[in-house]
Parts: sequence; C-alpha cells; structure tokens
Amino acid sequence: MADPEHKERSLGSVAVVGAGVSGLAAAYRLRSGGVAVTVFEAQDAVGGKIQSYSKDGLIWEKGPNTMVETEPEVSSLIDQLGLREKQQWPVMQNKRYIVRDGNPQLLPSNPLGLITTKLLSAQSKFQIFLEPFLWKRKGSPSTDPSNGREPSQDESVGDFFTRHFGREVVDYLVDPFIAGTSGSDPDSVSIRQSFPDLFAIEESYGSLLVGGVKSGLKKKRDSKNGSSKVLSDSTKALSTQKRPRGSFSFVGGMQTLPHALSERLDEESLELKSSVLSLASNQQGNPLRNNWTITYSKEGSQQEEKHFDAVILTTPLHNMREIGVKKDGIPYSLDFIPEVVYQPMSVVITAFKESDVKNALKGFGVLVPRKEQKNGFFTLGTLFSSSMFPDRAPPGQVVFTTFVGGSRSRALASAPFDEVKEVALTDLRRLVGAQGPPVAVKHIYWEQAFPQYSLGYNEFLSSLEKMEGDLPGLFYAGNHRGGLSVGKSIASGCKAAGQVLSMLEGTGGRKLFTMASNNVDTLPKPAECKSTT
Ligand SMILES: Cc1cc2nc3c(=O)[nH]c(=O)nc-3n(C[C@H](O)[C@H](O)[C@H](O)COP(=O)(O)OP(=O)(O)OC[C@H]3O[C@@H](n4cnc5c(N)ncnc54)[C@H](O)[C@@H]3O)c2cc1C
Ligand SMILES: C=Cc1c2[nH]c(c1C)Cc1[nH]c(c(CCC(=O)O)c1C)Cc1[nH]c(c(C)c1CCC(=O)O)Cc1[nH]c(c(C)c1C=C)C2
Repeated sequence: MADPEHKERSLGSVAVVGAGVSGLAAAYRLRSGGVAVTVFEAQDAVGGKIQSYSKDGLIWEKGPNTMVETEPEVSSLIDQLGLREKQQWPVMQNKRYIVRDGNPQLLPSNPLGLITTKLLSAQSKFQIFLEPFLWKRKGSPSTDPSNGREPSQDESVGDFFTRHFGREVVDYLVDPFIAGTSGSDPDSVSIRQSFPDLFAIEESYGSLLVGGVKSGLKKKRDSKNGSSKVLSDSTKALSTQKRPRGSFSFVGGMQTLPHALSERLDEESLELKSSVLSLASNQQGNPLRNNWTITYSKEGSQQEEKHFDAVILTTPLHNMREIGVKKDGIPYSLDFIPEVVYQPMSVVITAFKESDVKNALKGFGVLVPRKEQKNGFFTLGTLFSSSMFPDRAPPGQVVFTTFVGGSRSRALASAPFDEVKEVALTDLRRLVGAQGPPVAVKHIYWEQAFPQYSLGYNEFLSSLEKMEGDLPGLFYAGNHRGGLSVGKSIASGCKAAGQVLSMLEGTGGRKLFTMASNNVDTLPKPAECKSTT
C-alpha cells in the first residue's frame, strides 16, 4: 500500500509514538485523511501488547487472546482492512466458569440459570431480584461507613456493587470479572472509570435493574428513530447485517490486526527499533509549521531528529516519563501527572496430550475468585485456548492459557519460571484434570501488564488534559484513556487522530496550533477510523 506521492500532497505531518494497536489505528486514520505519518516504535515489531507466536502446530498469544467489536471504530477498521473473512469466533464462547468451593461452576447466562446456580446462596439470589427495593444509596448510614470516604469521593467497584447486590455477589461474580478483565480487584478500581454506563444508570434511575431495563428500552427506541433519519439505505443494510456477537480473534492470532494496519503504512513511515528520547515544541518560531521536533535513537545508537506539525503519544505512562519534553527551549516537567498503578502478570501456556486431560471443560475459560485461595487455588483464571480455537493446537493436543499475578499476588507474577509453572499446573490438575507433564510450556512475564483505573483516576485524566492544553499539537492516546481493551485502545487512537485532522483541516492546517488549549469540546467531532483510499 506504499504511496510515494503521499507526502507531496499531504495535509501536514504527524508523529505517532508507539506502534501498539492505538498508535497504528491513529496512523491509519491520519494517513487515510491525507496526512504524512511517521510511527516511531522502540521494539523491532509492531503490535505492542498484541503478540502472537506459532511453532510446531501451536499458536499462542503473549497478550490479548480475543477482542470485542463494541466500538464503531473497530467495525470500521475490520471492514476497511478487509479482515472480515479472517475473523475467528470461539466455539461455545458463552460457556464460562467460576470456581466455587473448589469446583468450576457454569456462569449463569439467564434468570433461570441464576436461580439454579451453585455460585450464589439463596440469600444473594433474593437480593439480586429484589435490588429495586433493597439497594442502598452511596453514603447512607447502612452502607459501610468504616471506609472513611466522603460520599462525593470516587467509589470503588466493590462498594458500589455491595450497595446493590451484597458482598457475596462481589466476591463470586464481580471479583473474578475484574480479575479476568484487568488483573485487578473490585476494591481497588473506580466504578466511574470502570463501569461508566452503570455509574450513569445509578445517577439517573437509582436501581441498576430498573435502570438497565429502562435505558435498554430507550436505546432501542433512539436507535430506531435515529437510524431511520440519519443512515442511508446502504449504510443501514451494512449495520443490520447479522454477525456473530461477542469475543473474537483472527486466523493466525490477534497480531493479524496490527500486521494488517502496518501493511497500510509506507515503509519509510514506520521507524522500528526507534526509541523516542525527547519532544520539543517551538510555539514562538513559525507557529504554523513544524512546531515539533522529535529526537530518537535508531537501533540503540545514533540519535536522529525529525520535525512534525503534531505528535500523538501512545506509550504507557512509565515510558512517557522517560521522554524529555521541552516547550520553547524550557524543560516541561511531567511531574504534575499522578502515578498510575500497573498490575504485573505472568501468562503460562501449556499444551497436553488430549488423553492426559481427564476433565477437559469446553468453552471460553474459568475464573478463580480471590476467596478460593483458601481452597488452594492461586491462579487468576485459565482460557481454554484450543477449545475456543481448535486450530491453535496440534492434532491430539489441548492448550490452556493461564494467568498468574495481578493485584491478588503481585510477587507471584514475577516469581521464577519453575514456580509460576508449578502454580499453573497445580490449578490445572484440579480444574480440568490435567495429568502428567505438559508437552510444551511457554511463559511470558509482563511487569506492567495493565494500567489500573484506580480510585481518583480522573485526576490522572485531568492532568493529561492539562498537558495537552499546555502543549498544543500534542495528544495522548491508548489504553490509559477510555478503557484498556483492544477495542477501546483503537477508539482512543482514532479519536486522537480525528482531533489532529480537525486541527489541520479546520484552518488550512495550522492556525489552531496557536490555541491555548486543545479543548476537544471546541473542535468538530472526531471521525471514525475510515479509509478514503
Ligand atoms: C497479558 C495481556 C492480556 C490481555 N488480554 C486482553 C484481551 O483478551 N482483550 C482485550 O481487549 N485486551 C486485552 N489486553 C489489553 C490490550 O492488549 C492492551 O490494552 C492494548 O493492546 C494496548 O494497546 P496500546 O496501543 O494502547 O499500548 P501498547 O500495546 O502498550 O503499545 C505501546 C507501544 O509504545 C511503544 N513505546 C514505548 N515507549 C516508546 C518510546 N519511547 N519510543 C517509541 N515507542 C515506544 C511500546 O514498545 C509499544 O509497542 C491484554 C493485555 C495483556 C498485557
Ligand atoms: C484471568 C485473567 C485474565 C484473563 N484475561 C485477561 C486477564 C487479566 C485480560 C483481558 N481479557 C479481556 C480483557 C479486555 C477487558 C475489556 O475491558 O473488555 C482483558 C484486559 C477480555 C475479557 N475476558 C473476560 C471477559 C468477561 C472479557 C470481556 C470481553 C468478553 O466478554 O469476552 C473474562 C475472562 N478472562 C480470562 C478468563 C479465563 C475469563 C473468563 C472465563 C483470562
């Protein structure tokens, strides 16, 4: 897809720092909008956290195993990149298990399942169905006052769900969900940041059950009215096309997506093994052109410089702190940005002979609530990788992906390989009857796997806005903003690209760069990740 003419007719030039999925999505969007893009990536490959490997008939993931298509930007990208036929849907993905009293229990997927499940006591089931009458307001005397927080302060996911459904629901449904989607725990993460929709439902309706039903009905009504007015017939046909729902991967693994994105970039637009060392903006010189100077080290040695009209940063915060920033020659300190907690994670991939797995559960996977540590389980959960995607294992073998660490056991995440492997094998023996030595074991340790959307995370988000306001033309995107899933990271990259395009297009390119702030409210709405090529 190289286009040698592209730079000559470009609307401007933009640097994207980081070739994770957010940076690549941003670059794709910018390039489609007629902007010359350079992506700087410290590693020797694209994808960031997304890394798929394949050897001897085994395909495994170091990072994400699946993603969802809830963001319109994701659907748009998959269509534009021609990846529909490569989408791979897990077999029986709705079969998900949670361990209770030492045994995996099927997660209920409907009200009847909820009545019969062994995951919860009769009392909790009553509390769920009677939530419209029993839920408690935040800060009411009957909710736990011992946490010492003022009612106006951020609330934890644990406290929020305890007010609505009681602690057992938190321990056996919410805790494994949070562990299985962020490696964290309900008492450490903010309800406002982690479940913005539920937070809003409580604000509007109080009861989550009543609010869920009412807002669901309203959404249906709105989308019916909206779609008939706004969408053309062809768009309507596309949007109503029946597609499987839920999580998916791609043929060849998740990295098919970043690879497809990077193939759309010109060769010279992608600077691999290029660590960005510093950023300098010069607003005093010619404010309309090449305000940004990027210094980077190529292949670990020689330093080089390039000039751009704008910069999109997509590196984790800990990497951003290592980048020196200057504004008009004066160092701009990032110390006002609060620290972010990261969860460490070990991922252990094990392959067994099919005949050595005596109780192979089928479906998506099993999660282990923290409470089950008392029953001797020390992993967070296991994906049934080859049950989901049969092509991921050689014939006659079964593959599992087990997660160890997170906020529950930070030290265990970084333990030596033999220890982490033993923990994974011990749990697998009990959960799926895996016997004998595995045919293959792979181990990946992520020191900073997931940023935690902690209580007070909104202060971190506000500080990013301040940074962008102080440094016009600089944008921050990625999994620290708006959600840490692959889909949300894509949406964040697309949003930043939309903002840059609006700036460049709005005033023949450059005038807006002299604005005191990048306040997004004053800019046109960002476009989706659509291609014009
Ligand atoms: C073990 C694991 C499992 C996960 N499972 C799922 C899942 O099942 N589903 C899901 O939706 N999400 C999952 N996620 C989350 C998801 O993968 C990430 O949140 C998402 O991929 C982040 O993308 P990103 O582009 O924001 O950041 P990253 O992928 O972190 O990309 C940032 C890039 O910046 C580069 N960089 C850093 N510093 C510099 C510098 N100075 N100069 C140049 N480049 C630099 C890095 O090398 C990196 O490539 C998982 C994550 C992990 C770790
Ligand atoms: C047990 C630990 C983990 C498992 N996967 C991850 C961890 C830490 C990482 C992860 N998985 C998902 C995401 C995206 C979250 C999001 O905001 O969408 C991340 C960071 C996807 C995901 N995994 C589970 C759910 C419910 C989701 C959301 C999308 C979907 O519904 O498919 C649950 C789950 N995770 C793991 C298992 C074994 C499991 C359920 C049985 C492993």
